[in-house]
Amino acid sequence: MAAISRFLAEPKTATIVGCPFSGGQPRPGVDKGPIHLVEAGLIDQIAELGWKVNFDGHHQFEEVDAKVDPPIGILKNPRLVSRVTEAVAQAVSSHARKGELPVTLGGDHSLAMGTISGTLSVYPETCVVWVDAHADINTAESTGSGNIHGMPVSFLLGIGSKVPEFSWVKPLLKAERLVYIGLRDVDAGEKRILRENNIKAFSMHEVDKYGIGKVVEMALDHVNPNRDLPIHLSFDVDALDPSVAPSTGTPVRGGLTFREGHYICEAIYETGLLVALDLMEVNPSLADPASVQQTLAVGCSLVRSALGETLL
Ligand SMILES: NC(=[NH2+])NCCC[C@H](N)C(=O)O
Ligand SMILES: [Mn+2]
Ligand SMILES: [Mn+2]
Repeated sequence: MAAISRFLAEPKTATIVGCPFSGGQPRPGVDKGPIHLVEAGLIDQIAELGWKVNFDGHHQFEEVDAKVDPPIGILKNPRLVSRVTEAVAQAVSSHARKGELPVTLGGDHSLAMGTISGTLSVYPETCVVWVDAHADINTAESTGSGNIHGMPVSFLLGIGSKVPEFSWVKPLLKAERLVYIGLRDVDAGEKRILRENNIKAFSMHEVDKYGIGKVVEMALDHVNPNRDLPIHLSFDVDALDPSVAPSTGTPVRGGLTFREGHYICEAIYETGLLVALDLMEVNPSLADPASVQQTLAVGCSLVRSALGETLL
């Protein structure tokens, strides 16, 4: 089923937004994700699938001096994360507005505050499929780590106490337009937030129980019952099992298989509704060289599947 997203302009154009950013978490190296994915051949591979490919980046984000960016509460690098994600929102928004498909390469998952804000500014009815081992929905009150990559979803939903630094994030995402797949490392406070806000989540337990085909169908039935709303797919590579994608900062065993991860991407492409894609948390500095190559190859193939590559 060859489906070009019905929201995109012809000729179908993908714009790679390279975001070499690691300020939402403590491990260096995740900022090298975009350049390594590009050097692994991603741009040519997308072009092979019949897309016109633009390249926006690698964004060189203005450094914020650590001395002028002290923690707010326990939130680390708040001004830096805010400034960078706001710039990403503008980049994604400008590409989406032209009918292009922004493919944002991270970098850590705090970037999704920017990418999803950008998508929502163009397509207010967008639903978000968040594929991750983690819920990334901590608030300023609930976070134990202070790492903002564990918090972007709460900012997008507008829950938790307001952090003035992030006042540019308009809480435009409604809880019923968000669905998770792959969760298996969710903090106690996050579980409460998911419950209190009635947020639909398919953990690995449901993937085991129903199989990935049924899970994706149920996930889309929830956020996109008539299959007519734009879809933003935010894929954290740590959703995959660490045996499949080892080079990432917060690996959690018991994850998606290679095929389960690709199936999600293929099924979302088939809807013809994809308007934005994130691939986050690839950290080429973690693990041995062979594992890094493997993770990069998997990252590229996930993007290809979301952009229309099929097995037959
Ligand atoms: N994008 C990620 N890999 N997030 C991991 C978050 C882990 C933990 N829940 C935290 O808030 O710190
Ligand atoms: Mn994660
Ligand atoms: Mn994440």
